[in-house]
Amino acid sequence: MGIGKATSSLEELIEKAGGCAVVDGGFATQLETHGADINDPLWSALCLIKDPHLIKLVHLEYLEAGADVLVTSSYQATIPGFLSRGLSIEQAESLLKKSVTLAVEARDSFWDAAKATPGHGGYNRALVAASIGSYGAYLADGSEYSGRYGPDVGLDKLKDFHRRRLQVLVEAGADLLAFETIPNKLEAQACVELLEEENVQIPSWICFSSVDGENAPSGESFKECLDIINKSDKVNAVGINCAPPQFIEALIRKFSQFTEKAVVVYPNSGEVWDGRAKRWLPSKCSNDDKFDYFAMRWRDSGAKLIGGCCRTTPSTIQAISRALKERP
Ligand SMILES: C[S+](C)CC[C@H](N)C(=O)O
Ligand SMILES: N[C@@H](CCS)C(=O)O
Ligand SMILES: [Zn+2]
Repeated sequence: MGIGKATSSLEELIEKAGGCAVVDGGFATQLETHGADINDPLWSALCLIKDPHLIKLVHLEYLEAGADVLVTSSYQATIPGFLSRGLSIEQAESLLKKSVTLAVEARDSFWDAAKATPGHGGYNRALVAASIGSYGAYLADGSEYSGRYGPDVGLDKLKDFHRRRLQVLVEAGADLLAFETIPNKLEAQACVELLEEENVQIPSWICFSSVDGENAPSGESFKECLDIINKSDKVNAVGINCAPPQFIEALIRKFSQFTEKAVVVYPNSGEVWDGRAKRWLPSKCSNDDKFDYFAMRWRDSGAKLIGGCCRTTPSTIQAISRALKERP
C-alpha cells in the first residue's frame, strides 16, 4: 500500500461522514451488558477465548448505532498475557488475528446489507481500528491511568512489548491502528518509533488518558507528548480516550494548539476505574444523557473523530451519531 493511499482512508472516512466521523463506544462495557465476566487480567480479551460470538454481536450493535469506526477487542490482548494463561505463541497470535477478523466480518456483513438499501440507510462503510492498549493495560493494575511504570521500564522494553502484537494486527488486515490510554511521553515515543521501524503503511491514532484534564496521567504536558508525535507522518490523529467527558472540550482546544493532526476524542462516562478493586466508581455528575450535546460542542471545537469509551453504550453512540449527522 502506497503512502498516499495509506494516509487517506481515515481522512476519506471523515469527509464522507460530513467532517466528523463517529467512533464506537465502550466495548468491554457492552460485553458485560451481555453477561460476559471479564474480571480477569485479560479483561475484555478473555472473550476472544471464551465468547467470540459476543464480540461480533457487540461490533454489530455499534455499527447499527451509527459507528463509522469499530475498535477491535485487542485492548488487553497481548502475547505475554496469553502465554501466562498457558497458551502457545501460535495460539496467542491466532487470537490477536481473530480480534481483527471478527470486526472485519461484522463490518462486511453489516455493510453488505446497508449498501443494498436506499442511501445506504445513512451508514458509511466502517473502518476497523485495531486496538493497541497501553503497557499499563496489560499490567492490569490501573497504571494506564497513572503512567507510573517504574524505573525498569524504558523505551526498548516498551517497543519490545508492542512490536509483535502490532505486526500481527497489521498482517491480519486492520484498516488502522488505535493506540489507546497511553499515559506518558515515553510510551508515546515508543509507539512513534515502532510505527517508523516497522514501516507501518496503514493510518494510526494515538490517544492518551488524562486524570486531571490538563496533562497526561504521568504529569507530563500534552505539548511535550505532541512534540514527539508531530515529527511522525505515520500518526494521522491524536487525542484522548477514557477520560471524563467534562475534560474534553478544553483538551480539544489544547491539542489543536499543539498539532495539525486530526483530533480524536472518545471519553468514558465520567466514572473512575478503581484498579485495585477492579470496579468503576460512580461519577460526580451523570453525563451519559448529555453526549449528544457534548458531541456537537466537541465537533465545533475541532474534533474530527468522536465516540465513547468505557461505560458508554450503543445508545450513547446512537445519540452522538444522530447529533453529528443530522445537524452538520
Ligand atoms: C480501561 S481499564 C478499565 C481496563 C482494565 C484494566 N487494565 C485492568 O485490567 O484493571
Ligand atoms: N477499546 C477499549 C478501551 C478501554 S479503555 C474498550 O472499549 O473496551
Ligand atoms: Zn475506556
